[in-house]
Amino acid sequence: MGMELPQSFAQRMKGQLGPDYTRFEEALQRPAPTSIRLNRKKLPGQPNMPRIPWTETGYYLPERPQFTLDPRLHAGGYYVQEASSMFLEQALRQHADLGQPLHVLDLCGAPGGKTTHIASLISPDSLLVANEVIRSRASILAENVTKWGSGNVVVTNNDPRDFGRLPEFFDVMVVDAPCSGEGMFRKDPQAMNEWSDENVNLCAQRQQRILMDVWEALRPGGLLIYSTCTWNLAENEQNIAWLADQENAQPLSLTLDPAWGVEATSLNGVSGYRFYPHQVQGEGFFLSVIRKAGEYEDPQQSSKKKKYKLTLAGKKEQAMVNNWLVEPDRFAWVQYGEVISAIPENLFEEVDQLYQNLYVIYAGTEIAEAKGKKLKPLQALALSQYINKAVFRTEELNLESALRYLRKEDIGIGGNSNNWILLQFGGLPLGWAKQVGNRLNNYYPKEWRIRMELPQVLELKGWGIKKLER
Ligand SMILES: C[S@@+](CC[C@H](N)C(=O)[O-])C[C@H]1O[C@@H](n2cnc3c(N)ncnc32)[C@H](O)[C@@H]1O
Repeated sequence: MGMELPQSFAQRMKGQLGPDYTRFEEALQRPAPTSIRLNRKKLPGQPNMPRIPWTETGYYLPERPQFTLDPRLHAGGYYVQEASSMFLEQALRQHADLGQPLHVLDLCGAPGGKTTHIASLISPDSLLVANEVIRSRASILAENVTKWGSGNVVVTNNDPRDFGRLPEFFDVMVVDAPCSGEGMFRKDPQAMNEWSDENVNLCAQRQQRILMDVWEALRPGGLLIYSTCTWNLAENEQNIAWLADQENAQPLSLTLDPAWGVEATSLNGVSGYRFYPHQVQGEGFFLSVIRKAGEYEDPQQSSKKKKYKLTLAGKKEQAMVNNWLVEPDRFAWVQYGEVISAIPENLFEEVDQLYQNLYVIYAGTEIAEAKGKKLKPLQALALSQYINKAVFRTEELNLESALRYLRKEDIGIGGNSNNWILLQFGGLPLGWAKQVGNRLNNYYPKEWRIRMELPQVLELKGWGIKKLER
């Protein structure tokens, strides 16, 4: 039996879609497609899967595998993401100068689908601030950012209004707002149970507040990309038309390939892009782009000597970890307590400013813990796109050993040394182990470990890895 849609939602959608409504309702009864977005820095090959047409790195899978049992996911090789939301790429490619060093804010970031996507599109000397207001969700965001391994992302845990402390700081802002979730009904029945006309209005008001709270932090001429996973007008083009009118912002439109099936809408000159399940292979989604009025002028540099919150690591410590990343000269090596991190050198001032004004929970790449003369390599280094593998002993694991390692079990790999070992699966680093005599200590982060039991038959579907029996 199919799902029973809330009556007033069905009524409104009939009005919105006209004769297409029947096809829409039928599509909602079908299973949602499964899709992933590849991390090209980690998995550069061409997979044999149909590509999602509005993004260069997204693919449809023929069925939903047990993702938890794929070490490549834990290694940050790809991200499981609904296809429509990858349309964000078009807004960035068509309206942002991606070759330039940009300051980008992803305001409602967790769990990190759009954050990791943006990180793959901007240049390495750009800065991405990935924020999430709910603490527990901010930790998941930091985990996914660490796995992606870009090194130029700062994860913050702030209320949108805190960004008022950074006037005109960002060139681009993505607000993927919390919404009534109409587009998620078929994937998440809970979204349908919580839906009501009243909740739509509350969401619309909250979205307006969020937009006003962060608007100050966008520089004149900067881009605001707004998205939701809902279809009603109140939470979508009405909000953006209201903002554009109030702030005299310029609405922008996107060029679409008609074959994509994306529906372009317009309200008071504001363009919106809607994704319906009967027209695209994806979930419900809406996106709109506006440009803040005015010309940007570089702020005058103050002649006063600056006081920094970040401290550089000592020369000795820097010398010890310097060759752990490729292109070490691109980074500033900072130390907080025992942890040494690498931050892109050109972003040092900006990252310091973020530390002064926001609650930063992760920045750059955590490289090592320094205890006296001893150095312990950290998980983020293993997953960094810039790790210099040549200076570490690496061991390739089979599927079963990789999954046991990710469960934080003891695994044997033979040999007898006293060294850090970088464990890999399919050439992708998973994390560290240390061999002490013939014992192997598993350093995989406890909070990240796989909790599910391993099934009798382990199998990796699709893209070229064979079935393995154990
Ligand atoms: C649609 S989800 C973001 C999904 C994410 N951008 C992605 O692509 O993976 C919206 C996020 O907004 C957060 N949120 C909830 N209330 C908020 C508020 N008042 N201000 C800002 N963010 C809020 C939620 O915790 C949630 O993580």
